[in-house]
Amino acid sequence: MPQFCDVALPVPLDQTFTYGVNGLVPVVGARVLVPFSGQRLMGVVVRVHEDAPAEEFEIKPVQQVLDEAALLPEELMKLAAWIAQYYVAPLGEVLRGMLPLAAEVKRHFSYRIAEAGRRVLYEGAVKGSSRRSKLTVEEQNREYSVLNYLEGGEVAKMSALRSATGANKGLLEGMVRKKWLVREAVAEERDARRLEKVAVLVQGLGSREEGVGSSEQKPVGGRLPRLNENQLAVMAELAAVGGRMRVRDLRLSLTRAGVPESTLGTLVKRGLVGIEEVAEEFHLGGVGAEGKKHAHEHALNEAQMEALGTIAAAMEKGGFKPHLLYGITGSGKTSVYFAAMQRALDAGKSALLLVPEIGLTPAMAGQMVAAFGGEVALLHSQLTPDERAEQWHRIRRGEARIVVGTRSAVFAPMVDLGLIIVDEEHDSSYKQEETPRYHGRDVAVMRAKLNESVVVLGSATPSLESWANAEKGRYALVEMRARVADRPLPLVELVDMREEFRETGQEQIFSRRLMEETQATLDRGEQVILLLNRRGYSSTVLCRSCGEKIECENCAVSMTYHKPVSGNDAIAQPGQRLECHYCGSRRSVPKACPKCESEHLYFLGVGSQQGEERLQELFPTARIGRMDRDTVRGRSDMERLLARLHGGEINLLVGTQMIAKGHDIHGVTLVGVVGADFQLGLPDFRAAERVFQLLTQVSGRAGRGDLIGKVLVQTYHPDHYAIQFAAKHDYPGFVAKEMQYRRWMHYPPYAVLANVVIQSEKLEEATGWAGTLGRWFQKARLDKVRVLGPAAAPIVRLKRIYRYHFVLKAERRQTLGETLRAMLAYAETQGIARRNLVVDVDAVHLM
Ligand SMILES: Nc1ncnc2c1ncn2[C@@H]1O[C@H](COP(=O)(O)OP(=O)(O)OP(=O)(O)O)[C@@H](O)[C@H]1O
Ligand SMILES: [Zn+2]
Repeated sequence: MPQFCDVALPVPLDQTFTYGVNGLVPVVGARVLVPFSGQRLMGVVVRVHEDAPAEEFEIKPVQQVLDEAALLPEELMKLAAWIAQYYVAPLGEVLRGMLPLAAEVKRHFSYRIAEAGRRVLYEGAVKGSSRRSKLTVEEQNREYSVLNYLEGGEVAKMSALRSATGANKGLLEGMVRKKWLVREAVAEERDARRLEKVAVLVQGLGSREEGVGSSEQKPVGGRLPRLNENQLAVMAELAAVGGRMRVRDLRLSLTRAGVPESTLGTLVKRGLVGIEEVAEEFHLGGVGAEGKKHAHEHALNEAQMEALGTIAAAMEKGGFKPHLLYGITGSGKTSVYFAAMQRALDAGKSALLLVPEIGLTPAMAGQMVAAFGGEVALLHSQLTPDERAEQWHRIRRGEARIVVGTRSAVFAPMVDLGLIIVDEEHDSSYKQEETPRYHGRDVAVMRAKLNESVVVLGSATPSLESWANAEKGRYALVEMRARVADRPLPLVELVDMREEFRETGQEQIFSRRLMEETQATLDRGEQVILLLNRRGYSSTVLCRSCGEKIECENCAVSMTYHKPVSGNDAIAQPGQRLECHYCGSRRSVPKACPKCESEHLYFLGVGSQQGEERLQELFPTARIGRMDRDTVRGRSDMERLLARLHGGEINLLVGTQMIAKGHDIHGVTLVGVVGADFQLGLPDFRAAERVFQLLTQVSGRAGRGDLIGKVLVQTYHPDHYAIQFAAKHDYPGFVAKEMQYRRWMHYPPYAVLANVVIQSEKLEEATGWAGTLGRWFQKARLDKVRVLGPAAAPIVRLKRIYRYHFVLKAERRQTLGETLRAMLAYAETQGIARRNLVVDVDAVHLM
């Protein structure tokens, strides 16, 4: 009988840990609770064996086995091992991300009285005391309270039991051993349509949304009573998003701003804020777009049929087969996804669809639910741990055979997986920016490989990595080069902002050309979308006297100015703030420069909030909406905004890159792009690719209905190839040029790359360690790996942590992996803790 098991624990150490099985003998893939440096941790068993560890380690026993059978199927265990190897990440941390079941361990211990317990209770009541017990009188009394509490026979959660009786866990476990109690793991069945609480500003405060302030409890006189600073902050927060916000989101942002939780309660008591309960759900049928057909209701056109044919043939044939579906914007990729997923279901298999962010494209999930009904499970970041666990089990039991989810849904425990689709495969949100730093798209491909199934990566602007794989023949290329129903792509016109300045003599946000076209489009009763890819009012506050920028206390970045919500004098102060878009910290707007005390502060860089304000002045009759992180906090905000767009209630939408994401609004005929090219100046080898993608995607929002669209791109770099090719809708032209640059510079896809960040709260530590590793890299004389650095990271201080980095480039992945591991081993000998080293393989952002 095996004596030991190796357990992967969620700690930043690249190893597993051996425990004694203590007669419990868990299976590989089961969760166990084990002692680890004074704590109790949940881990996953990766090996069961009889090899006693060589050295004189004290082998501790497993405390508890949580699963009888393997919770993770072998396929996912293999995938985890691959991720740990490929991304140089601790296996335990990979597995933790795969198993969204932490909630179960903490919450789901419940107790029920057993027959023996009932007897004891009865005897105790008759005789007054129990026989032979090692327990103190007090403890015995506690036991009786527990039995009393449970006497009715219902199951009680441990937490409830403890607070009602004062019993601790040890006492309860003792009672289980005596068979007085039964411990159960109860998963509560929940209504899939959960109610969620929404905070509503009661008084009509002149906010942009209608329907606010309809409640009965208006404070008298219509003037706000005196409120303290915290209360004002809550009111401002609510007003800033149009007067309604999910309580969950509100709490989050208040905590970030340092406002105590009780403040909201006080405002509710005073009748200034109301709480409503609304059903949280996707509006089935794609956000109020009445009369519009669902993607699965169209008869596929020729190009779609051909694409489906290729994918379906691969599914029929069986085996691993990756595809790159390059279909231009509006070519109808969604309908192909549906049809292919239907084929998978028909063949008795399940299908997984990954999307960048469900909240930003609710129509996609809504349409999936409309098409596949109860077969669908949705996995996304807004689920609570309990809900996530519940969905996980539904999928694992084979009840949900269609799964739609964001990045981590790639680990969904699908039964008989037949097809994985990665929509918008180029989207950078597929890369996880914390350990394990995996790329959801690449993991999807690997998973399909392990499963011998079909995978489809879809995009109008495929990543260079995927394109290179298609060129090499590793992925089958499936193309859809025309829009559905012979709709033309929009005409793109560049507006040279340098010339605009020469001619008008002043720096304007919107060019004359853009204003003219916007007016004409609105006059024709059509809709306009304007991309202004920064949120807030001004992105920088600069002192004109000393040149100092106001930076975040925690991060080496300028703070963004957010203006108070207009028409709302009473709460003007808290709404006005400087905010760090990296760590979320806020401060009031200083009257004078913090450094030289000059009062000449200058607000630079136009954000979407300012854009909206200017548009309101320029087009006073336009019905303007704004879409950015400040107005869209959750899915319901997005749905509401999209519904107003579809319904024509909004005819001019300004927003950040959120507006470029897959929306299908037929009335939009003009798209304006303002300042999207500032990114070209960033120190990032993917800058051109990003600008090209953004321009192409946002242009793709124009002319999706019956009328042809037009795009105006304001730029200071009209000759840059990313802009030129985007204007011509020439993706192949762009990639050809960009590939050359990547080849010359030894960047992906012509090399594999890793970013290594050395981080510490102490500057001397960060620089010292960077030097230590730099010397090691030099001495190691790696001839197959190029090492750039050490250098200060582009953002040298982030959330109070100093950051230095190296960029490693290698021709072969194996060489890169070996070098990284050797570096980690050396770092350990130098006393550099693993948590101070971030290893980011295939880094997407080098910031
Ligand atoms: N065969 C068809 N005939 C007519 N309309 C179709 C057909 N297939 C899809 N459509 C419609 O065409 C529009 C665009 O489709 P879809 O949103 O799938 O495009 P897409 O390829 O995903 O574009 P993007 O990359 O811009 O998101 C939708 O309104 C869809 O309902
Ligand atoms: Zn910050």
